Order: sequence, then structure tokens, then C-alpha cells
Amino acid sequence: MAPKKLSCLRSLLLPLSLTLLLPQADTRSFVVDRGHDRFLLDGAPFRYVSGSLHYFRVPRVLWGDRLLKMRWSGLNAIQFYVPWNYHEPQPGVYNFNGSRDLIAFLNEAALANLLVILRPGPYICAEWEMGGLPSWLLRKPEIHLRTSDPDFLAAVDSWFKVLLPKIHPWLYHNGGNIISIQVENEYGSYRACDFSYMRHLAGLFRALLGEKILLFTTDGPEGLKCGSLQGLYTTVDFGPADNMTKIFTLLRKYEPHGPLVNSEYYTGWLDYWGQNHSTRSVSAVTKGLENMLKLGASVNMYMFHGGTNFGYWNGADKKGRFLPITTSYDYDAPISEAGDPTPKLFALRDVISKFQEVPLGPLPPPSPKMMLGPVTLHLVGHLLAFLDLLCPRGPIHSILPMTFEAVKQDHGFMLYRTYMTHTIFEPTPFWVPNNGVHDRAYVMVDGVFQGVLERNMRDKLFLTGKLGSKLDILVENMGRLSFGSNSSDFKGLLKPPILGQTILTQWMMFPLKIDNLVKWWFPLQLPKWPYPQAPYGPTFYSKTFPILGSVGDTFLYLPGWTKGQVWINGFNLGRYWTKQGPQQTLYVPRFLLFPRGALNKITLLELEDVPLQPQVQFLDKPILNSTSTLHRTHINSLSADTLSASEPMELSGH
Ligand SMILES: CCCC/N=C1\SC[C@@H]2[C@H](O)[C@H](O)[C@@H](O)CN12
Repeated sequence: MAPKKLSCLRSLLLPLSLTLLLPQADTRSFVVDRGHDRFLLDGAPFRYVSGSLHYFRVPRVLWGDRLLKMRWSGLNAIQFYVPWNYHEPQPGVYNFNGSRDLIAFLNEAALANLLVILRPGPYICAEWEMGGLPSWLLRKPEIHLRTSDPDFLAAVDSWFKVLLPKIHPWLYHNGGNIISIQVENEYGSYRACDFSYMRHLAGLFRALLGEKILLFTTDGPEGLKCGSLQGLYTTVDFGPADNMTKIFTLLRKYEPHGPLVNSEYYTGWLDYWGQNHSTRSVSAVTKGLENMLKLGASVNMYMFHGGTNFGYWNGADKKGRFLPITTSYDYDAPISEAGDPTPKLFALRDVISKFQEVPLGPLPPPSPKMMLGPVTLHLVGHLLAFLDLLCPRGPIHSILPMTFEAVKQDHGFMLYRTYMTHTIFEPTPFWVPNNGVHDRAYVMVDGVFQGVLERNMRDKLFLTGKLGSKLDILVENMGRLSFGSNSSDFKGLLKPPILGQTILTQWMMFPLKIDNLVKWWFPLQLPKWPYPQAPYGPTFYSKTFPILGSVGDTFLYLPGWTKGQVWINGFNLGRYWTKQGPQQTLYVPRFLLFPRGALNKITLLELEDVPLQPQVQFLDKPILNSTSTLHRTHINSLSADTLSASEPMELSGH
């Protein structure tokens, strides 16, 4: 699809002043005017006020809504990454369909009269799984990511030779809306400091995109030395608490002339499971923006709309220990995870309006919200009961345990099985040496749950068993490091476990295709599994339920559950970790739900312990800031009607 002129309907929807009367492609240009420290758009002085949103964290049906709200906020551009692993799930297999339709997203941005600052990587960080790099790269265990390693560059070249020709027609001077393109991402923060690699990327971008498009780099102030490159425009990133004057002064050492650019001005921050919810104050964020705009800087606010890490797509950091990112990527951004405007949005719009025209007319209202429940789930069965269905190809056998990457299991879960070679009468230490659990292991003996081993924890379990007892270890990939690592983040059992004095060998690996099974289950009402009582450990629960009225956005609340994965009508909503927090609810976009009495289905894979009453609630507000201790307090504060609602209640679609 080539870039279209604004459709007549949309151009009517937008005030005429906002409809860029797009000149013909041959007179279009976006350049740096070093003589006046500014950008020029079609020869006229131009400053962008941009916001980041990630199409890969927002279902496609909601793209237009989010983009219009960003335009209404006064932005004239958006910035987004292209995650390589989202589009090339297996080597040579490409997916640009549905919520992966990058060109459709570019078109939606054009319809919203927004220019685009594109960041195709190949590494993107973004708290996204492996920073956007595909995990199949690690099938060559010795590969040196983000360097001029020939294996890595071969894969990068192959990917960009597919991607970059797709976006070529969308470059601004070709009639599209892409005004600039970033090469790599904060490369100066990566230990390699491989200039050959950066030069290779710059050459590839030039070869495939031509000489006109503005190419740039982004680094924190400490990364400018290794992250900047001759011929690429240097920009920085920093937040409201940082010293703007000091950082821009440092930037001038790399770009003595041309516009000052903050490519990531942090409006909020990310959340880790088990840490407090991050926020940035409205006053600090707006003050920093105003100061930068007064300087004439171009600014991109990171994030303007965060969205959600659906499925297994969250990344992780390493700050002393492994820290997985939460499912919510709300980021305390101006537009909330559910797409609602926040006070921060209105405050930022007021600032922007002091410097450039902002669209008139009302902002779309917040989306309709819905409460439902409690919904009581029934036990479907223990995960092991479905092993044949979850691993239809059967196990892979190996003397030593193999990693996820070695068996080509990219995300989710793998079961490791061996048998006890002798009877153990006394509780005997069981552990995985060298921090070899990546990332959480749920241990069972003959199907009976024994407990959890975690990455970065020195825990040991104490096991007994008979000769021939099955020792099962379900390993969960909690998301590959997206930042903070100078090495590859392999998943699974990286070392053979030890029981007492015995190194355990003769392993079977069962890569589990849980999503396929849940999608198959989704339309079926499975019989209650003939378990006398709820077993502990990895267990499926489910329930079909009608929504009698209209549907609305809602927030799944799982009080008393521990940790697991959720599917709604076969869609993988993401991870929950009620016990850890700070996130206690999962955003459920209304389009996932069937209205007017049609049956909906929720499926949980609970990995540890279930509440006495296996119930869940659908709330009309999110809970993102409640750690386990605070959580109980929060429960008490929830309104009585919220918690005591009978099942199923007619929905108040308000
Ligand atoms: C001190 C920060 C270093 C890591 N950089 C971060 S943490 C949040 C953001 C996103 O990950 C973004 O993708 C990075 O480019 C910059 N940044």
C-alpha cells in the first residue's frame, strides 16, 4: 500500500489547519538546517513535538483511537520501534498481518495527520522480549549480538532487506510520513562499542533507503561516545529529573550545530514484578517539556501511550538480579493503558499550546468500562494430564538438559523430566548450580508439587522419592533480557540439576504448545477433570460466562491467585503475579469479549497455589500499584459492591 493522501472524510474530520496540504513528492523535504539550529520541513522551519506509542502493544482495532488522541494532544509526530522478533518469528518466515501490519499503522498515522520518527533497530530495548532481537539467533550459542559478528550481520542484512524496502515509499520525500530513522538504539550503553557494526548498519540503511532520509542515533549522556557516528545525527534521551542544560551542553560536543533533540523524554517509567509502581509527577514532566520547547528543541515523549505486553512479550532487566517487566506497560503515560486521557495529557497539551497550534474540538470520551463477577472458575486439570496434547511431537531426549533455544522453543514453558535412579528416604537437597534456572522452575515428584526454584535465588528444595519416581521440572521463560546484559539470555535449565550428591542426567524435554491447546479448547466446554481436589502446582482452570448487556473495557482481578498466564477467548492476555505485584489487574480490551449473552471463556494456567474460592473479578479500574503487603490493604478499600457482586451480574456498561 503506497502512502495515500489524507482521505477526504478524515481531512474533513480534522480542522483544515491541521490537514497538511501535502505538496507533491518532488518538493518534499525534511532536513537539518545547521545554520539556524533547526529542522526544515519543505523548506520551512519545523520543530517536532512527538510521542511514543508501540503498535505491537496495542491491538490493531485500537490504533486509530490512540493516534487521534495523540494528535488532539497537540503532537505533530509519533515515534515507534519495529521489533524484529515480532515480524520474523522463525528465520525467513515473515509476518506483517493483523496487529503486525506495519504499513497499516503508518497509514493510520498519516490519517491522523502525524509525521513518523521510525526506530527499526535491529535492537530496540523497549522492555520488549530480548530487546526486539529474535531468540532464534541464540540457536548459534556463540553468536555475538549487536556486533559485526558475521552470523549476526547476516541475519540483520536478511531482515532489513525485507523491512526497509517496505518502508521506502513511506519516507517523507517519497510522499510518505517518515521524516527520520534511528540506527540501532542506545548503542553507547552496550559494552561492545563496535564501530564496524554501526558503520555496517548506516551503510545498509543508506543502500536501501537512499541518501535523503535523515538518519540519527539516540543515547543517554553517558553513551554518546560509543553510540554516535559520523554521518548520523546525534540525539540524546533523558527525563524530567535530569540536568537538561548539562546534557544539551554535552550534546553540543557531538552536534555543534543543528536542532537540539531529546528522542526520549520520560513521561513515566517502566514497572518490574516485585518492585513498586513507577510514576513521574505531572509538574516535573510539564516543566521539563516547557524548558526544552523554550530552547527550540524537538522532543519525543517516551511513552505517550504505553499499552500492554500481551502474551510472553515482556522483556527484563538485570540490576544485580533478574527483573522481569510487568504485563502492563502503562508507564504512567499521558494516555493510560486502556487508552484514557490522564491529567498529565491535558497538562502537556496546555504546554504545547504555548508553542504551536493544537487541534480544537473535544477529545474522544474515555472508553466504556465494565464490571463483572465474581466469576467462579472450575478445575480443568493438572498440566501433566495434558502432556500429550501440549507436546504432540513427544519429548526430545538428551543426557544433559537442553535450553529452550536448543530445542527451538522461543517463549512460554518447557517441561524437563527424568527418573529417580534410587530411592530417597530422607529429604535431600535439590538445586540447579550456577544460577542455572532461567527463570522459574516448578518442581514435581510423581505429579506432586514440591515447590519453586528461581533465578538469582539460592533456594534449594528437599525431595524424597522412590526408585523410578518421575521428577518433573516445569521451567518458565519470564522474558529475555532487553537491557542490562552484555551476554545472551538463554532460557531453561542451563546446568544439570543436582539431587544430594548426584548430578541428574538422562533428560526428556517437552516443549509445551500451551497457546495452541487453549485456542483449541476455547470454544469447548471441557468436563471437570476427575480430580478429587485441586492439586497444587501447574493447573488449568476455566469458565465460560455470558455478558448480558453491552461490553466495555475491563480489568481482570485475580485475588488470592499466585502466578500464571491468562487467556480470554483464546487470546493470551499475559502474565499475572498477584503474589508479587505491583500489578494486580490485567487490562482486557472490550473487543476481546462477546456481548449480549454469547459465551466468553477465561482460561488460567495457575503455576502455584489457588485461592480457596477459585474466583476472579472484572473491575472498572486498574490496580497497578499494590505490592503483596499493600495489596491486602487495597482489598479492604475496594467498595463493597465491587467485591460482593453476585455472578453473573448484568453489566453496567458505563
Ligand atoms: C538508564 C536507562 C538505560 C536504559 N534505557 C532505557 S530504560 C526505558 C527506556 C526504553 O528501554 C527505551 O527503549 C530505551 O531506548 C531507553 N530506555
